[in-house]
Amino acid sequence: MLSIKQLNKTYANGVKAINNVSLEIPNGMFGLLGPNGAGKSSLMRTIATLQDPDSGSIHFHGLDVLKEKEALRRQLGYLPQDFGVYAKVSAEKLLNHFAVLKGISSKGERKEAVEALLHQTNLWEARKRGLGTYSGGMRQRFGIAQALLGAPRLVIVDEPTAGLDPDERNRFLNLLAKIGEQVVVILSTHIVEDVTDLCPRMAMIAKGTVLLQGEPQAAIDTLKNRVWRRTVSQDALAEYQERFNVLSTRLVAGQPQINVYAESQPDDGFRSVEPDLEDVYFLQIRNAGRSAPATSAAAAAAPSVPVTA
Ligand SMILES: Nc1ncnc2c1ncn2[C@@H]1O[C@H](COP(=O)(O)OP(=O)(O)OP(=O)(O)O)[C@@H](O)[C@H]1O
Repeated sequence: MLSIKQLNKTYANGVKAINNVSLEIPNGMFGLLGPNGAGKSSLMRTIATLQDPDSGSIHFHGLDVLKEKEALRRQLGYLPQDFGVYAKVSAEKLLNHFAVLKGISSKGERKEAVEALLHQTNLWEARKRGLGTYSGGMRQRFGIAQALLGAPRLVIVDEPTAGLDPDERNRFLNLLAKIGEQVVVILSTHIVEDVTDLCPRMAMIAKGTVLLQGEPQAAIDTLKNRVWRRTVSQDALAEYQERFNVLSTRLVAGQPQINVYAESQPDDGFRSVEPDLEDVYFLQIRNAGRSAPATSAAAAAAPSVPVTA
């Protein structure tokens, strides 16, 4: 459906933000997961035809995106990372204005589309309020409403859940999930749960490079019986980090709990745990970091997870 081949982009300051990226993205939700600075926004902007790559190709349903930008834009809904609104204008008015810009010229058609989207995004009651009075979650729902104007076949949402409280995040993800299976939805995020909760397919990206792409569950399965957990004291944490391939550390009731990647039980204090996408993500990011000098023997010994098809 959306086919990206050997895409490259180096900015004038020498940063290679997109490094030979190839992705095959079918209909449905596709998660693009990576840390800050991974190149997600650069890739999203390039797909949205807002900037040109140095080389490579993008095709959408047979359309050559880089050559036929206008044609792609007519099928595109885009919610950028920083979505500014006019604080004093109401959601209803601004959405109507966006509908004009999208080319919905009939007044009746516009009214129908705007009302349907305000209902769909649960903003109907608040439609007369100035957007400056909206919460972060409401603003993001407004953002998705404008992205859905004109029934796009390709929807791109860039880090939409950052900063939302759990309720608003759920509401937003439910909304995305309902958009339908007949369109391509690319969700760019650094929040692993967004992808776990929502995406049947995904890619992980760091330093502009695709580390892994495929089905989340297939990637998780590669870590079966290889993730171990134990609680350690604050004093011992540094030593564990030195000795073992620590994927993640989280505090549980004030004590560090570590997840470690190992072929067999690292020591008696560890118990085996079911791996999840976060373990996959941390292992991938860690391995990607090893292109820089490794910080410990354990890190240097970390094997890479096979890339799923
Ligand atoms: N216009 C630009 N000029 C120069 N460097 C840029 C430009 N835009 C992004 N970069 C750099 O390119 C790299 C990738 O940035 P990008 O914003 O695409 O990543 P990201 O994964 O979206 O990260 P974030 O979540 O922090 O926005 C970063 O090192 C960033 O500093």
